[in-house]
Amino acid sequence: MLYLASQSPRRRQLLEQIGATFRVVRVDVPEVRADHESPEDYVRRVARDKACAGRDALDEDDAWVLGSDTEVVLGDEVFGKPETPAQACGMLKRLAGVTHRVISSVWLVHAEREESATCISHVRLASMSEKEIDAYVETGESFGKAGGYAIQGRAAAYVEYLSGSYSAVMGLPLHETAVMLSAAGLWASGRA
Ligand SMILES: Cc1cn([C@H]2C[C@H](O)[C@@H](COP(=O)(O)OP(=O)(O)OP(=O)(O)O)O2)c(=O)[nH]c1=O
Repeated sequence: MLYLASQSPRRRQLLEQIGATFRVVRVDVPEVRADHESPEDYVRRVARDKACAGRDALDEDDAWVLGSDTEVVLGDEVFGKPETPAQACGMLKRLAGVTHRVISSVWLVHAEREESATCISHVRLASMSEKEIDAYVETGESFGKAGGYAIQGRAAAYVEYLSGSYSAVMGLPLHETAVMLSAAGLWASGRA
């Protein structure tokens, strides 16, 4: 049985989008970057921590558990989810008009095996005036989203350029996930 270790409704929707059959296991993993941990190592570790926390919570011999983490990265700086409107505005001020990376890692664990994949996408948001940033943050869309924006929402109006994986920016790299699930016999294309 496949489980998704996530509280994110988007990850659920994304996994449903490819027709996977799964249940959700709730995990609460602290997302704190260690000193000297590179952004990529941090994202990979948190994805793995979420999957392992799900496996430990279930304690089922045949459970396969998927965990994922997505962060917005500018240079060496990791932008997680803003907690206040001021934080969201601050992130968007830094991101508007420049290209940043979105690192998204997915981890599949089983009692005896684990697989993983990490996607690095590049996104450039258009320049935004202070008024535009304030209006965007007022929609509430920033909250619960790394970097304070949602590519799948109104922020799409400001996405000038994207290279990489759209689904990974939204929270789960679907191609890489499908390849891993397929290798584990948990997904086949065309299965309803
Ligand atoms: C950049 C970007 C991020 N996001 C979201 C995806 C993730 O849900 C979130 C990053 O936070 P995460 O810590 O990766 O995930 P989460 O806390 O939402 O869920 P869980 O740990 O329980 O699985 O940002 C978007 O929805 N759209 C975007 O354009």
